Amino acid sequence: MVVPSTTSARQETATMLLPPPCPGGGAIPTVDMSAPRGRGALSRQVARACTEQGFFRAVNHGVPPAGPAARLDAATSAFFALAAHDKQRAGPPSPLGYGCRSIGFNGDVGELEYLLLHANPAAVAHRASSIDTNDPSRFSSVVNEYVEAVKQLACDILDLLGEGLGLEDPRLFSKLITETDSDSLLRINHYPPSCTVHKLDHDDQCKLKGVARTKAGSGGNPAAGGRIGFGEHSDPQLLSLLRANDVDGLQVLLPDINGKDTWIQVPADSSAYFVNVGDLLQALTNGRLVSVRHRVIASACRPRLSTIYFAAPPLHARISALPEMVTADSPPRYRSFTWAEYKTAMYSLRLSHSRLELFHVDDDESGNGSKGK
Ligand SMILES: C=C1C[C@]23C[C@@]1(O)CC[C@H]2[C@@]12CC[C@H](O)[C@@](C)(C(=O)O1)[C@H]2[C@@H]3C(=O)O
Ligand SMILES: O=C(O)CCC(=O)C(=O)O
Ligand SMILES: [Fe+2]
Repeated sequence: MVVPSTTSARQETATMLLPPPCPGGGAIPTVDMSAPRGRGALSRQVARACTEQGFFRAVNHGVPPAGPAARLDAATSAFFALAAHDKQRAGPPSPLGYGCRSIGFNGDVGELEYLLLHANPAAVAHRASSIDTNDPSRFSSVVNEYVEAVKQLACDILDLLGEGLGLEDPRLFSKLITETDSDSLLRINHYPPSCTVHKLDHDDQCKLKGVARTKAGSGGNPAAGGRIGFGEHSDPQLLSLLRANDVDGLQVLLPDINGKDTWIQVPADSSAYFVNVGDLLQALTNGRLVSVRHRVIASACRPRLSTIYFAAPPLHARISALPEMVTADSPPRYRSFTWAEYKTAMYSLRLSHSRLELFHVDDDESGNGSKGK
């Protein structure tokens, strides 16, 4: 799994502090997956990053940039370059398929278009016929090849996490995503450039007039005046692996040195994977890991292309705090639920909703009111 590093010298440090992009900005850990200090140190580093930030940058991860990743980027870029009516054949999103601006079913919008695919080969083959009408089987094989590579990386990371947390069965997390009926997704987001001339093209492409902007003057926030590409949210699944081109835009909400939550800009790194803890890992670890809130501000003059693999269990998988995460001082925080139940709740809610709170044992009766709506 280890390939020669194509990254810059600064990435070779095990943990790196990014220059603060805004006053009080925090730190994004970088994890060198080639384990220069051995597997034990690597597993502790992964567990620490997932516990403290719920987010890290994985470098030397073993997914070669020139292979499946480059082929997927070429295939999806070709799709996004099609005329609007050709792309609409793969939409509207159900939630799977092609979507433009509209996210989910509850009124969320962003300055993007996307493809959302179920990551299993049969589902990919079914969708491919409306995405690449000339050569659907080529599109399917490009997606499947990428999914295999990124799924292997997700399993490696989940196993390291299981080891770093000292789980009785360190492979428990990865087993959830290798089940044949796992519900993992692949999402490809395309954010058009924000320069006026391109922006007009995009309005025409989407045939929609809604505009998503942040309010100006939002307290020195780096989003001030920027366009919301993808609004604030946590990912609902176990773990998300994001790879993007060299265009900035991703931001994560992390505590600064005074403990105050601050939006941190994540500098683009097309050779890295950005790894997010999702809601299900937060629930399984009884809140020891925290699903990180993140968003995309799309204000670059070049298009941003990002591909995210959402590692999920099968629909019937039951999610309850692992016994080793429950102690007298730390009783179960969330009631047990299946992934299917969680998905039903999530699709009835807005993107920014703190949906795991609905399953909080103390909130069982009342829900979480208007929190996050
Ligand atoms: C508004 C929504 C879109 C979303 C489903 C939801 O109701 C709330 C969660 C959203 C999210 C965020 C992460 C992923 O991009 C996604 C595919 C997911 O699993 O949850 C999206 C959903 C979506 O776009 O369908
Ligand atoms: O497109 C990106 O860079 C991130 C999008 C995202 O967070 C998501 O699709 O869940
Ligand atoms: Fe996300």
